[in-house]
Amino acid sequence: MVTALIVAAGKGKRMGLGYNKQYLLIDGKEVISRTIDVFEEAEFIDNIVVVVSKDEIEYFKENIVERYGYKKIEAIVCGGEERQHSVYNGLVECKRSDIVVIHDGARPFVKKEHILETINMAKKYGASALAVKAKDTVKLVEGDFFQQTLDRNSIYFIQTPQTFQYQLILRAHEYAKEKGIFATDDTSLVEQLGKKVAVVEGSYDNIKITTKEDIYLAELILKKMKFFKKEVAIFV
Ligand SMILES: Nc1ccn([C@@H]2O[C@H](COP(=O)(O)OP(=O)(O)OP(=O)(O)O)[C@@H](O)[C@H]2O)c(=O)n1
Ligand SMILES: C[C@](O)(CO)[C@H](O)COP(=O)(O)O
Repeated sequence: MVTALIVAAGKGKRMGLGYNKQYLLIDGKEVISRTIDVFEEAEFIDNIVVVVSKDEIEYFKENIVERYGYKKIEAIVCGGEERQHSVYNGLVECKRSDIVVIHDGARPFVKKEHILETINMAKKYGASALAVKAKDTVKLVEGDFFQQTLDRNSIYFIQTPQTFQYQLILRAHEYAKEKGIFATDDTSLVEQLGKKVAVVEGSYDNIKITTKEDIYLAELILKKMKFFKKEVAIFV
């Protein structure tokens, strides 16, 4: 069984809207709905678990799940203080899953074919994640000065989904909990167990909507996606 675990229980502080950026409308539809749509429509995703803030559960049920009629959402789970806690709370609801696809609710433009590639690589290697190559030169900074230039060819920006065999990612989170390890993504926890994570080349369109600048970028990406969809429809 393949479960999509979508985390949407953050506060969106950097976006500064005064409400959770998951409910921001991009061309008239909420960010979180656009994200769920991709997994709802993916035939290789069996069910969906969504993690939302405790005080948003009723709103989410009424205005997202019931309004859009999602059929695959099997559980709505309370988030935690940090993203890591939210993921763990969601994992506890995925006990029947063989593969868990952990994805940020704030990344609505993930491509279906890329999700499937992470699933195939996780089946083979235990863990995989989407990432894109650095396009600029990357440097380490200390204080007010650049300290070291890194080899750009070995620098990737990791995204989500981050996809795992269920027992591996559960073990990684439990180990982190036991040792007090904190990480901003899930592959870091698996690496703490000495496991390697397979790289799956993603798309630069798979942005995480984080600050206000990303709203304009999101509108452009959506426009581009609609254009190419229409173009394909004309030729089909
Ligand atoms: N305690 C948290 C923190 C984050 N997330 C989710 O993890 C994803 C990536 O996190 P981020 O972009 O940092 O979202 P926020 O934490 O909401 O943003 P900020 O740090 O600006 O408050 C988002 O979909 C967010 O909702 C979560 O489920 N639980
Ligand atoms: C998981 C993630 O999206 C991978 O790039 C990123 O680490 C989330 O970080 P955030 O600070 O929770 O946005």
